Amino acid sequence: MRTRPLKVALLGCGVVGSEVARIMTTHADDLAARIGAPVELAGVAVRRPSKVREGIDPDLVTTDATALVKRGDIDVVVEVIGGIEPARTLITTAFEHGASVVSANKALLAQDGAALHAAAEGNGKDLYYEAAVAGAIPLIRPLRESLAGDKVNRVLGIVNGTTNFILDKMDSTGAGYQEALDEATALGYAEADPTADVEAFDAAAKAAILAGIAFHTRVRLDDVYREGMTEVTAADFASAKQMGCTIKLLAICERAADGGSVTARVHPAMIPLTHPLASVRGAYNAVFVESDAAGQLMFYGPGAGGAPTASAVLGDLVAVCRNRLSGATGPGESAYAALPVSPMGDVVTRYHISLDVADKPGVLAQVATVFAEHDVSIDTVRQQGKDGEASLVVVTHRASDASLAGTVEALRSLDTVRGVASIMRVEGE
Ligand SMILES: NC(=O)c1ccc[n+]([C@@H]2O[C@H](COP(=O)([O-])OP(=O)(O)OC[C@H]3O[C@@H](n4cnc5c(N)ncnc54)[C@H](O)[C@@H]3O)[C@@H](O)[C@H]2O)c1
Ligand SMILES: N[C@@H](CCO)C(=O)O
Ligand code: NA
Repeated sequence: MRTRPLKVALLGCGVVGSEVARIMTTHADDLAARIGAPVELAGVAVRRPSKVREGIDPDLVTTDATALVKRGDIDVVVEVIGGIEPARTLITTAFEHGASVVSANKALLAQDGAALHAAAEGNGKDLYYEAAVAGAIPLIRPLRESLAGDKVNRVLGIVNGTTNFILDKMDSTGAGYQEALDEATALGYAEADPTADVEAFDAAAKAAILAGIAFHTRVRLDDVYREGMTEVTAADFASAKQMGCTIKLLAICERAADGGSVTARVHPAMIPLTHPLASVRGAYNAVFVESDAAGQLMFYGPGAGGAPTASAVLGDLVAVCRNRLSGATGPGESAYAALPVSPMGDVVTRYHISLDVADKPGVLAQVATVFAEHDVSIDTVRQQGKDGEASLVVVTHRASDASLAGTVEALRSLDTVRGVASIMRVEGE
């Protein structure tokens, strides 16, 4: 074993960073044996230096992250600050000064992944980010390496722990949205600004990263259709139950049937209680990958939290350190397929639409006609009367999102339709 240690700079010492530091210390001997050289925490960049950080030598702590990444003797920079800046500049500066980088920053990778990969490759360094998608679950590496000889057609799953925790609580205990979000935040699952979780920016960033790797195509955050989960109500859960379903926030990345384009989307969806994703509880994540030769694979595990996320960071750290010792780098960006990303209107799926209508003769026929005119075929209709008004729940067969949007617009203009209470896609059947 080499005796000279590999030097690691830790940027950020919050929920994830503090666990990375802890595991580096407690597992130091095993890590050294697995890598073939000791790894040494050479500096920890923080925002609040006065905070007591158990197990971290105060002499290592600095508020000058830029000086730390410019030192020149750092082998690996671990970026767990989050956000776009200063993380982006610190990562590119790290590459320029000879370090490889491990990051958990999905927001940054979804926005600037191509430029960061180019900076890594231009400097002959590694950029690893297993922790950025689905926390502890090995997903990036299986897609990038294990499935490199296969053709992935679909990636579908739950990739945000906070929103799964909230939806699960709302469904199973009837907890209110805010109460459940506060608990997820206290447990260290939520982003610094939890809007990123509940409005699905976080899941969209993960979908962009997954689609990019799965389809060997650049997919950015802006290419991903996004709907958050703040509008999901107890009534939606009740309606889902009547259909034998529950509601999950799903990320779905698909290759078109003709193979010529891809789509990526995140939104709440009803899924049957019999589907394996329906039983994913709390902050757990689960992702199905479908490919030509392998068929269907399922990845399941803790999707958020300090220690689980640190597990993925440490796995990357070991891989990058091994590469440093052997003078190699791991696989870089693979975007050769350059497939176009189609708009949401091209997506074909089923829909659950809840309408408030006048309870009088002919309304059902009127509503059915609007669906037929837009080429959206109805599977089931359920009607409940209430004081001269009625609630009509329509479930469709598969139709394009564009046709469904046209149907809803036309329904809204009917005098007998008082309102469209909710529209939810139905997946996993
Ligand atoms: N918490 C999770 O479950 C989880 C899971 C997967 C990925 N991530 C990602 O990991 C990253 C970190 O998340 P976290 O939950 O640990 O967040 P956090 O807010 O707990 O920690 C970030 C830390 O960085 C510090 N910081 C901010 N600016 C800094 C600067 N300029 N220099 C030094 N330190 C600075 C903050 O003070 C804070 O302590 C984010 O990119 C997040 O998306 C988090
Ligand atoms: N806020 C994220 C952290 C893990 O990426 C989540 O809840 O999934
Ligand atoms: Na992961």
